[in-house]
Amino acid sequence: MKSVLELKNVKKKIGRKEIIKGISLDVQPGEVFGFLGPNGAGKTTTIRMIVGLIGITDGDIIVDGNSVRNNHGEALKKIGAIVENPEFYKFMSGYDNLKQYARMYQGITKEKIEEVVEFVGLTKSIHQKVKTYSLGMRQRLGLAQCLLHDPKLLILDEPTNGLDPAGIREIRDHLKKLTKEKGMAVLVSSHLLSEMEMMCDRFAILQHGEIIEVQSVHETQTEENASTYLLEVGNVASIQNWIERTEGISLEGKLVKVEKPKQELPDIIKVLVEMDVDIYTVIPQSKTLEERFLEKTAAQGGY
Ligand SMILES: Nc1ncnc2c1ncn2[C@@H]1O[C@H](COP(=O)(O)OP(=O)(O)OP(=O)(O)O)[C@@H](O)[C@H]1O
Repeated sequence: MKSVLELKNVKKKIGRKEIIKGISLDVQPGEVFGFLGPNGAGKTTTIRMIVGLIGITDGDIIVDGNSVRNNHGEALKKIGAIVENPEFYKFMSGYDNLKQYARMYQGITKEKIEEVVEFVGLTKSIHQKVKTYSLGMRQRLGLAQCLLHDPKLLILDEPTNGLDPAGIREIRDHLKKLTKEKGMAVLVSSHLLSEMEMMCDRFAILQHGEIIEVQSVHETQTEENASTYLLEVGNVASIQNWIERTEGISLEGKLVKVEKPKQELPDIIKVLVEMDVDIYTVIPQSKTLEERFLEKTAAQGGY
């Protein structure tokens, strides 16, 4: 499939400091891709390069086949973005704000405006002045605004900042609809792993201007990654000694906890059977994304 967004060894120097040190990645249609990293990791700087707010020092960014370096105008037409807080005319209605914005593009019809307003759930309040809107409503208006020109790529920098759990869920549902139903590609940034896990299909972990790992949220949750198993057995008391003697085996309540790679599990089960222990269930414990993430970043010198 043709990528909607491609970063090819992108670098950014500001003064003498190399802030982005060669980032490469691709985002596919229908995918929510996340940038995860602590403050200062380089998320905003990378996003600002993608949307053309700052120049690219080296490498290139391709949006739907258009180079941001060489064909900036075409590349930008394919992007809808909320990078800084969207600015609105507070004394105008939401609708008039959208109409105003639509003038910057060609061919945005009244119907299109109504369609995006309905999509973000603002139909009832779209004719009220923006100054009466809550933060969540402004966020929705911002989203409506960047969908007006039917972008192939939607970019949201820290979209959940300041939102309550219901607002966060709303954003997540919108992103799902846009990607899975309309085939749009979405790039979101956040410093919260839990949000990445909820919103994204894949995410890149950024640290000190580099990608240290790209993870698929689905993969990290499969049983294949399990290295801890809980065994429900018949008579725990009879194997107490064996549990104490054996490395990687412990008790968790009445369950036997086995912390070993999957390929060693059959041998453990054989030993138990030979000791005449009844095994009722084997429960794989997938490592949570959080655990995998902490392992990864610790290996890289801490998050
Ligand atoms: N104009 C600039 N001049 C000098 N340094 C800059 C400039 N812009 C960004 N930086 C530095 O680049 C690094 C990356 O900043 P960036 O804002 O991209 O991080 P971030 O991951 O988006 O973090 P945050 O969530 O805080 O925005 C930081 O160390 C920052 O101090």
